[in-house]
Amino acid sequence: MSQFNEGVAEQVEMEQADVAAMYGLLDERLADVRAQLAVVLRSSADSAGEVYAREVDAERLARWLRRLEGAEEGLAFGRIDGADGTVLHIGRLGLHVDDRDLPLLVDWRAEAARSFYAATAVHPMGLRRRRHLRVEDRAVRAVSDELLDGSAPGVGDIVGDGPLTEALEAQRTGRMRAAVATLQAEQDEIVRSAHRGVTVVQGGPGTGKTVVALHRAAYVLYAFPGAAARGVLVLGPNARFLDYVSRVLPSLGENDVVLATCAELAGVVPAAVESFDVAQLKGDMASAEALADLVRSWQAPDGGFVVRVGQERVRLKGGDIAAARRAAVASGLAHNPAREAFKEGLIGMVTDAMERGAVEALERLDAEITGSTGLDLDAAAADDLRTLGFDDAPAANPAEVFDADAVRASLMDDIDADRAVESLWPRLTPEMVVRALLADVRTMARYLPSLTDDERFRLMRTADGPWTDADVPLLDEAADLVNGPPERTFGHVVVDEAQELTAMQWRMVMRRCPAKSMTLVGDFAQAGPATAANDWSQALGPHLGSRFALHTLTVGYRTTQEILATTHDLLARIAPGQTPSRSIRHGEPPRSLTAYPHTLATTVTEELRAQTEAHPGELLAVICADHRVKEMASAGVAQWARLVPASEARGLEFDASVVVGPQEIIAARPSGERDLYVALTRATKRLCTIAVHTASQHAS
Ligand SMILES: Nc1ncnc2c1ncn2[C@@H]1O[C@H](COP(=O)(O)OP(=O)(O)OP(=O)(O)O)[C@@H](O)[C@H]1O
Repeated sequence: MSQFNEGVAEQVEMEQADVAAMYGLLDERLADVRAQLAVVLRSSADSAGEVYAREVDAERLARWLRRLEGAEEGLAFGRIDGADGTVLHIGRLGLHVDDRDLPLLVDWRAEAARSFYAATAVHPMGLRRRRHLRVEDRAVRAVSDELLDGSAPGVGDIVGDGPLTEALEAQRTGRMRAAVATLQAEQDEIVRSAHRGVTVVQGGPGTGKTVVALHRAAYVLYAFPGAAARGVLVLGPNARFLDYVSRVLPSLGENDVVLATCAELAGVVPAAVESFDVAQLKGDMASAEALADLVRSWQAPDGGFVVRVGQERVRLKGGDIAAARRAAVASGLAHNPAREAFKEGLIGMVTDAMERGAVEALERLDAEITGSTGLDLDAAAADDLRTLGFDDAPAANPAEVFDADAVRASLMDDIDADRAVESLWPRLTPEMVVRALLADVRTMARYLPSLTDDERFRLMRTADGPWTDADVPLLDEAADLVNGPPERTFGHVVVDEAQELTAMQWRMVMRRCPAKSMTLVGDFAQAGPATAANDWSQALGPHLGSRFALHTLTVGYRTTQEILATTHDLLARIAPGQTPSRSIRHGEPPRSLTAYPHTLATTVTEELRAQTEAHPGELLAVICADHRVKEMASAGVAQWARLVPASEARGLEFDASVVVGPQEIIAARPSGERDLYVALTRATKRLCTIAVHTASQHAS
């Protein structure tokens, strides 16, 4: 064994002793929490209060248990050695033997761990050395050091290939991995920023925006307990993407983050697709105004209010109805709860009117009978009230005779009274509102006056047709107008592929984050067809003004420089002025093949077979225009590769990709060139494009 290898083995062995102690402590903690949980679950609870307290306790312990279990893989991954000789190990969670000692392991999010990510040779932050550990199955497999104080490597310093290179060269699995051990300084600065408001992260494909977003979510949970208590939401563009990122947070020990698409948030299942220009029209802010105006039109338009009480019919004047409407609107409640306020107002007026009537009737009787003889006034008043429909009218004093509370309560439950309210202020459902707007051309003309006739015609839907993705935020808006804000809101919201959101979707997001603490990541050069904004100010301005901090990531970690270089012209067309990111990876130049429609399937499968043979075990993808998916599936592509429609490729990553029909991808959707840019930038190692020649190209 060479001296160098001996040095490595010795260091690995030393680290193994420390790491074994950490796992020993982790096991102790696990056993302890499991035992506590068992005790809580076995304990008896007699009252509802005790049952509740037991549930809260059990939930807290179960959460802690999941967190400990989540830290198992790669528990420790780093170590910092200070110039003063102090040593700290950095890992997925903090472990202390006892509070007086130095921690055995420091949580990567703790302030003490900051220099692990931020120190450089120029700014060593008091460090002599940064060490990375590769720990698998509880065993230390490798160590790798960076010396930060300018000193030459000495005994015990293992300077080798960086762990970042190792992480980037690892084969892809189809699921994103945490990058907690190798977060780069520009990424880490955003992840642990103290800024609690809205942080926007932009950058080209593969610059680590998703990495930053997910690690930021984990940091928020650790560092901002208020936001953590209210929950963290990660919003992604589709189920495929959410599946791709689903393992990252659990592997950071965070299991309580909600991952959702807009449709899931709104509880709607879209069952139809529609053209993108329609989706864009629906996504415009004008839809919000139209829905609000439409709902207002259902709030006491002209009409009378008459209710029968006993033998009597009580009619309210227009002025009274308007006053009840004003009060209900001023309550600031959503339509349905405000309807209750409106109804209470009307019924209060009816009751008052009846009370006044009763008093006047009694006074009139009193006056008529004054001076005459032999008549019992009390009995007369009681008779009078009886004719008004009140059977038990025992006393002569009208205030006592007329039980206003009872009358009010019985009117609130009265079906006829409710029907009369319904004609002025009907109960609504979100679906009714959206249908009413989009299924009738006259309603649209009235509430969407800024659209052309042609645009309104394209927006028309049948009253009972299935919902589409673009309907989701309209339904959510209507739910807010009709029933009030969503029950579930979050302390922090992370939005990935945020360039995809329409104005109406942004409103959905804002509604779910009252504190406006958010991390939004995206790239407008990759925007899909429903996006109307060109930059963050346009997208966020209507919702947040300029209250967001913008960061730009510049280094690409996915796509090789060779692949990126072939997209420069395309990028200049789709995002003029955007500086291309610079990749730290290098590889083979991309290859281009051509095929005719009838040879395409064979060309693709031959290419996949050749790649699989040359690079066994790698994750391959075939990305094609959506209309080619069926044909590719029939050709048996799934045997070798993931088959991905270009419309769903955003955010995904593969070792190699075969992009079929670049021109078809461009032609398929209004965002075609941006879709192609996305498709071309998914591979970490190799890209092959297969152009499909049309018959006319063939002839020429
Ligand atoms: N610091 C890092 N350490 C290890 N891997 C990293 C790091 N930063 C980024 N990566 C890797 O680079 C790849 C691209 O990262 P990510 O998906 O976050 O980029 P992105 O900017 O969101 O890309 P896109 O715009 O295409 O969605 C991923 O494999 C990710 O794990």
